[in-house]
Amino acid sequence: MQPIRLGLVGYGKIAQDQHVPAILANPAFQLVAVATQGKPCAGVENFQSLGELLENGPTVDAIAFCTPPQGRFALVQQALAVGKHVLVEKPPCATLGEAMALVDQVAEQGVSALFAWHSRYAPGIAAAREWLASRTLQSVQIDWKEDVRKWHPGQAWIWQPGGLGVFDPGINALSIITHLLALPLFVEAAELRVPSNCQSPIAASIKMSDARQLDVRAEFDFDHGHDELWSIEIRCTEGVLRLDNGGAVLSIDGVRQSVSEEGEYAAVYRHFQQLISDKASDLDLQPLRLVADSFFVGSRALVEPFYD
Ligand SMILES: NC(=O)C1=CN([C@@H]2O[C@H](COP(=O)(O)OP(=O)(O)OC[C@H]3O[C@@H](n4cnc5c(N)ncnc54)[C@H](O)[C@@H]3O)[C@@H](O)[C@H]2O)C=CC1
Ligand SMILES: O=C1O[C@@H]([C@H](O)CO)[C@H](O)[C@H]1O
Repeated sequence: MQPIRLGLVGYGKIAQDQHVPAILANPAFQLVAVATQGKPCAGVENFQSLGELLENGPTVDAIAFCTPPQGRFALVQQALAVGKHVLVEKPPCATLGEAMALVDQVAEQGVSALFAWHSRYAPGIAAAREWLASRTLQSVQIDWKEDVRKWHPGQAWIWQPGGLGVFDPGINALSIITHLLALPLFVEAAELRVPSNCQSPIAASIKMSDARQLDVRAEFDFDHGHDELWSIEIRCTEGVLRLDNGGAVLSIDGVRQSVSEEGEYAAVYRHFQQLISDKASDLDLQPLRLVADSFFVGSRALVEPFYD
């Protein structure tokens, strides 16, 4: 079986930390070219732009996009237009409209595409989803707090329009909860705390619900310090389910459960490989819709300026 010849656009932090190691560890893929505006990727041909890669580079079957959300829409469109399968980092685009247009273009092109909500592949998520399927949910508390200086050092884009600010990590929690719950969530209220020198929030409080009036609260914080808090607690009639460490740890009524040993990005690329094999796609817009709705209904509070 020939490996899937893979291009990658945007060789930045997550590409270096997660994507390239996961690609190199999966024999179904062969990384053959990178297009990036920063430091080059060793061991493959490097190009300054996707256009140059497509025009002058080695043949690729699929392309992974690890650029910032702003501008990513045009890049993915360019790849789809020439029939490439695409894996798109979260959030898929800077706007909901762009992401919806990509869904339509994927269908028109008949290629495989994945909006890679990486937190859905955390080790504890599948077991959590199975346990919850037969339970009666009462309330959900989400606490998603980390240090932007650790996870996005020097990344100005995250504070600019389309960069989402604290929703860039917060959307990971939303991707988990929308994967765990049976019914769609609605944003009832939100407070976005925006530094006076930024265009996107550094913290947010969100109140959500579903058609059965489930009480879902989320607290996001991007200035939390180095000991991350990435937890979701779901209270049910039958007991309490808790996900910690971004979904890597699952506890039920305080008892830690056995979970998958596969890492998030190994599972992401295994899923992408299966989609290509099945001539299928996985393009969920729900997490991005909740972010958009939080921006629609959210009150704004200006807070002290942020300096990296
Ligand atoms: N930083 C993190 O811990 C994580 C980030 N992500 C997501 O991955 C995406 C990228 O984030 P980071 O890697 O942190 O950002 P980054 O700023 O470190 O990397 C972005 C890369 O894209 C390149 N780039 C920008 N525009 C380009 C273009 N038109 N053509 C080619 N290359 C271009 C830049 O040169 C840079 O190397 C974001 O959507 C983020 O939400 C996902 C998981 C974790
Ligand atoms: O997707 C993302 O994950 C976090 C962090 O890398 C792990 O939670 C990062 O802030 C965000 O871009």
